[in-house]
Amino acid sequence: MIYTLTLNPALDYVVEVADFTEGSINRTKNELKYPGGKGINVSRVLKRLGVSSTALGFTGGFTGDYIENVLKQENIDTDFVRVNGDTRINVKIRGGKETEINGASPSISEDDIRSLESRLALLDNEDQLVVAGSLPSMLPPDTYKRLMIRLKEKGIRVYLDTSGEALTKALEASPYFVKPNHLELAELYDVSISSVEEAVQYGKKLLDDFDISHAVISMAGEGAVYLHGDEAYQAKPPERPAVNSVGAGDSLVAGFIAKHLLSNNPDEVLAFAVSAGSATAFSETFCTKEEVVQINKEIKTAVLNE
Ligand SMILES: Nc1ncnc2c1ncn2[C@@H]1O[C@H](COP(=O)(O)OP(=O)(O)O)[C@@H](O)[C@H]1O
Ligand SMILES: O=P(O)(O)OC[C@H]1O[C@](O)(COP(=O)(O)O)[C@@H](O)[C@@H]1O
Repeated sequence: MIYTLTLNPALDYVVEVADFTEGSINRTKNELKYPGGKGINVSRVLKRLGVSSTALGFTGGFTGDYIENVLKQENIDTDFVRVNGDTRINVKIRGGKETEINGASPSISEDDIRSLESRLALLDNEDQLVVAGSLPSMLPPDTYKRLMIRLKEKGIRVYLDTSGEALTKALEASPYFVKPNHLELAELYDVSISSVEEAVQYGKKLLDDFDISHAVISMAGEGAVYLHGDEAYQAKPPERPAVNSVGAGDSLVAGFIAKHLLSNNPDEVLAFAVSAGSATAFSETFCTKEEVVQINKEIKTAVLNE
């Protein structure tokens, strides 16, 4: 079974404003609300791609109820730990440029953590876990690392997608797969990454430094590169105006997992992952399977090995 872990979920509230003006009253042209948080997004896109998963993490209050209800309607299993406060609301403003205001997590108690640990203790070596998104600010930055070490001891594959200090620490637990975007990878090594060659160079370093099997470095409209052992692959999506970048990275992770379950062909796996990311970037909300399959036909791939 695949599990996703979202310690800091959100109700994503996307507002479209014709001409967003700071410091004045703006009226919305269009509004969308949906469950958010990276692991939850991965569960939702996996479902669209025909793969079942169970969503784990912390939810609370009316916003937590909303998330659980939508997942239930979509036939996604959940086993969240209920916390006292309200799950945060993340505001995404589409008005010319995209602006995001991500909220803070409700308080997480020691008991909440223990409840989460006992749910994770039920996983066995047949299971795979996607650990994704930010950590609630009151939790120590090595929280993912601590959880991952125990999971790894049981032979559970961990797919990791987080950023900042949580990423730096979690890498020390050697996940099976990691997906930083090129900016997160650059931050990790305190360098600047603007080309595919640089992404490959630091992506390979990431595999070596942290003993990781698979890494995908996503590069927004440029697609992504995939590093596995000594091999490097690139996939580039068709050029089209992006409508929505929220959840594109999560869709890429879901696409990678869905194809990796079925295929050992790295070229094919990366192409499908990038198709899922780009299908979301090209649509109002999340990609559908039909859109992913269609874009997959237009993806350009290359093997970058010497
Ligand atoms: N402007 C875009 N055009 C086409 N595809 C995009 C665009 N932005 C994102 N994507 C797709 O989504 C994937 C993840 O996007 P990226 O911005 O790199 O990740 P994240 O959302 O994690 O920051 C990319 O690899 C690509 O497939
Ligand atoms: O946990 P964080 O880093 O605050 O991110 C949460 C936000 O990221 C998202 O999961 C989208 O992530 P991506 O755009 O990276 O795919 C939103 O749904 C959510 O609001």
